[in-house]
Amino acid sequence: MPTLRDFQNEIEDIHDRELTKQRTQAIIDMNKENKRPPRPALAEAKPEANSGSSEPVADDSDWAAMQLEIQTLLLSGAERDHDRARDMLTQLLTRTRGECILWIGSRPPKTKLFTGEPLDDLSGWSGVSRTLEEVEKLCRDVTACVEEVGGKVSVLHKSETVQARAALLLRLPPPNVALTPEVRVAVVGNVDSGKSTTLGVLTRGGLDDGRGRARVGLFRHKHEIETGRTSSVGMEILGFLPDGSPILPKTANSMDLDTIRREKLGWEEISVQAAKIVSFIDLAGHEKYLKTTLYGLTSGAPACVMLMVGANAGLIGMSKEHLAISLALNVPVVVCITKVDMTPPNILAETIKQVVKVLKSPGCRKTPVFVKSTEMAIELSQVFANERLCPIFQLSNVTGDGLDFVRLFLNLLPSDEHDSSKFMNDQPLEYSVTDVWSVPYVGTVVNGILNGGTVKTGEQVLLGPDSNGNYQSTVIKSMQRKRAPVTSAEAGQCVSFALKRIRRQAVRKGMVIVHKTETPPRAIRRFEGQVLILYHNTTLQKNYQAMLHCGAVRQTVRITDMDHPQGILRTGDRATVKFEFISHPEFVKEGMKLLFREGKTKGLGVITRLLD
Ligand SMILES: Nc1nc2c(ncn2[C@@H]2O[C@H](COP(=O)(O)OP(=O)(O)OP(=O)(O)O)[C@@H](O)[C@H]2O)c(=O)[nH]1
Repeated sequence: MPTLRDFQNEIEDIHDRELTKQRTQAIIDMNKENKRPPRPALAEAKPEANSGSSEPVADDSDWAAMQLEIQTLLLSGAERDHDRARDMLTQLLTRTRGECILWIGSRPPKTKLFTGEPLDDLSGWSGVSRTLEEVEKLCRDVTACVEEVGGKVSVLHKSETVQARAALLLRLPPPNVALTPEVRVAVVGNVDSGKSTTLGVLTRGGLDDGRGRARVGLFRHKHEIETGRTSSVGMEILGFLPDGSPILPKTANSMDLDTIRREKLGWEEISVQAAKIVSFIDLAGHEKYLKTTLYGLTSGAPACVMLMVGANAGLIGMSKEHLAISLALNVPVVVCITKVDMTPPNILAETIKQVVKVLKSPGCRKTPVFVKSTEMAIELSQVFANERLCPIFQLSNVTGDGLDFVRLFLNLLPSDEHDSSKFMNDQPLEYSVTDVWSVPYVGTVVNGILNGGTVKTGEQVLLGPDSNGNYQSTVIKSMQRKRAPVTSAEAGQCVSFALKRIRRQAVRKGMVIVHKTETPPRAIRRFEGQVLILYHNTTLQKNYQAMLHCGAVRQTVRITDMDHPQGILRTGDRATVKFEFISHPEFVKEGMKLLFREGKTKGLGVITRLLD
């Protein structure tokens, strides 16, 4: 029987095929109009970073060689070589959009590092072995070179044991807020697993008292403060400076509740200083709010999911459901075991055993890696998503144990905004609305994600489809990114728009904004999808209704037909199914991933054909 993994691979194939088809079409259209596809953002944004170097930018295979050459040049000590090394470092930074990790000396094999094997024998080490003096000289010289071009260097890790080696974080401050890299992290887990508390501690500094002090100020509703239970999708941001340090309020260590509430750092303040922003989507743990949590997971396009597990409670209740959904959506998962301070060692050991067992089970097929050193946190942050590794952090929000590794890991997580398999810069504008408000003196404001294309303030756009499948014309009056004003945005970014002459009631989550064209996009009521039933306790037939999540679209659908011989679907069955939106047509496309749910029933799939 084909596994979930095989089905996910199939979905990815369909998704990639559709993307390639759409991209080819966009290039053909651009050629027809004699337009060139847009250049990558950094090349436009940082001309100064590229100046002084006439070398073409190296491709991935040259990466390690380039790092080694920089070191050789710097060790030679000649002034000409220093200039050349600086130019190469600038190239490295340009290629990596202003942020990269430079390894000095030889590196232990990842397999040994991740399995915690002793590193004392040198078999399997890569790179060139250096003396401690050489490592120190290189750290100084690289810092000098990067500072000459306006960047900052921070020493992430330095070790003299076995082999002298160091890892440096090289970062250029972004030229403006519109280009600050952002990493979206969805935080899930059971009620009371410590989601809001961990976010409070990470973003506000200071520690928790074990009675909910750190989560003060994170709640959005009165009933949340009273019950201590998150019910909505909360957003928090953590900014990192070019030197790698987190941006925290001055009162980070205050013990006074009122001061913590009052002295919260504004998002705008964080975004203008930050060289990197990690935005957390704080999702509710209670079963009652699963629909909201699912919406946050599908519409927020997170780069990874942080699954919180209370060490005292283990993987219970909704946490298993959250893990299953994250895996089904193919989002990389990081596990944080909280409350290690208050958990007796035998219970902690049981929780660890259970987490490892679940992660290794055939349904997950992940390799758990316990993060126990800075070197592991650095290496994992770069590779965990592609290698089916699941980093596990053990932390306490009360004593602060393990939090440094989490911060370091988050600081280094690569942004997926420029991942062309997810977002398409070379495509026409496609922005999906995930939130809508009415702001006094501003009007209707929407928040959402640019799935494709670029957009500027003042541009004429279409918003829709409405309940009749029509699109209405509007203008983007102003734009904000993490509450800081910007004038343009590109694919992969999460931004908010103030819309001209649009009533709040006319906007629905899941609508899209596209550039004005003669023929507006189609509004779809019926479509066909390939699905896999992940769970159903009996059988699923024609006319079955469930809540469908597809990007920012969330609506009840009805199954109108299926190609299964018996006309019924059971757990583990795969079929081509025809769906119909119950209340109004939506903007959906071939290749989009879908998830439907009703009670415990869950199905996963991909849209293969639009039927209207
Ligand atoms: N001792 C100890 N207590 C903690 C730790 N982390 C969180 N807590 C406490 O656990 C309780 C629940 O934490 P929350 O952050 O509200 O849990 P949650 O997962 O956000 O819960 P929901 O919002 O309902 O989904 C609070 O009283 C915290 O003070 C920890 O590391 N150690």
